[in-house]
Amino acid sequence: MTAQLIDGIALSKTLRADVAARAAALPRRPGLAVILVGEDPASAVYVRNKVKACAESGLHSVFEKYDADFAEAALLARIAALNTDPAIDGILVQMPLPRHIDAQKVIAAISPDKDVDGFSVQSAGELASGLPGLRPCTPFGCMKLIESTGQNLKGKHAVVIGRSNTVGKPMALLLLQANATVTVCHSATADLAGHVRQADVVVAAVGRRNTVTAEMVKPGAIVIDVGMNRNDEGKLCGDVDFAGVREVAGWITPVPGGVGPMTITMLLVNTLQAAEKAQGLAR
Ligand SMILES: Nc1nc(=O)c2c([nH]1)NC[C@@H]1CN(c3ccc(C(=O)N[C@@H](CCC(=O)O)C(=O)O)cc3)C=[N+]21
Ligand SMILES: [Mg+2]
Repeated sequence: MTAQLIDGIALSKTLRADVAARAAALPRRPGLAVILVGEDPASAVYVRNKVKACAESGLHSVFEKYDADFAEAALLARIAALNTDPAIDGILVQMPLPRHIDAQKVIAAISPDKDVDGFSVQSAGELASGLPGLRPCTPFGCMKLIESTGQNLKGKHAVVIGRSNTVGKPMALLLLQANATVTVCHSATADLAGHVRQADVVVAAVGRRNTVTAEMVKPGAIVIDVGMNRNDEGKLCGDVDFAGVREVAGWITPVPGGVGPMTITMLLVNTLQAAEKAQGLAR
C-alpha cells in the first residue's frame, strides 16, 4: 500500500481563494502587520512569504523590520500603536525574538482581538475552554489537512508527538474537540513507538528528522509532519521518514508542501476572521 499524498499547496490554493472572496466582500480590506526583529535568514524568508501571501489574497499588509538590538520597550510601543490602528486586524511578531526581548511580554502586549498567531493566553484559554477564538495557525492548518482526507475523527486515536505551546498542546486540544482520543508524547515518553503504533492519526512536531519510521506506523494511518529540519545534503525534511512511512500509511503530508503552506494560509484565515469581527460581521 502506498499512502495518498495530502497536498498542502493545493488545499492552500482552495482556502486562499475563499479568503480572497470573503476579503473582497468586506467594506474595508483586512490588514496584517508583520514584525521581524533581527537577521535570522530563515525568519526573513518566512516573513517575506507571509507578506506575499497577503497580497495574493487581497489583504493589506505592513512589514516592519528592526535591527537585532531593537529595544524591547520600542517593540512594545510599536505593538501599542498597531493595537489601535484601524487599518490593522492582525499583528504577527515573528519568533524567535532576540534574547534581550521577553517573548511572553510581547505576546501579552498584542490585543487579543488582533492575536492572529493564537499565541495569547486569551486565545489559548478560548481553545482549551471550547470557545470560539483565534486558533494557532500550524495546528489549525493540520486540522484542515486531516479533514481533507474525509476521515471522521470520532472514536479515532490520535497521537501528537511534541508538547510546545505553539503546536503540540493546541494540536491535542483541536483533536480532542474533533472527538478523537488523544495521546501526547514528548521527550520523556517511555515508549514512543508503542504509542505511535496505536495511532489512527499521527502528528509529528518534534524538530528531529526520522522520529517516525515505517515500523512505528499503523497501516492506513494519517501522518501529518510538522517538522522543518535539514538532512545531510542540506535539504528541507520533516520529522517523518517519508520514503519508508509512505509505504505503510494511508495518507501522508510531504515536507515541503504540506504543513508549511497551510500555516501561512491559516494566518490569512485568522486575519480575515479578525477583520470580519472588527467590521461587525460574525463568523
Ligand atoms: N510569530 C510566529 N508565527 C509563526 O507562524 C511562525 C513564527 N513566528 N516563527 C517561525 C515559524 C515557522 N513558520 C513557517 C511558516 C511557513 C513555512 C513554509 O511555508 N514552509 C514551506 C517551505 C519553505 C522553505 O522552503 O524553506 C513548506 O513547508 O512547503 C515554514 C515555517 C511559521 N512560524
Ligand atoms: Mg477575543
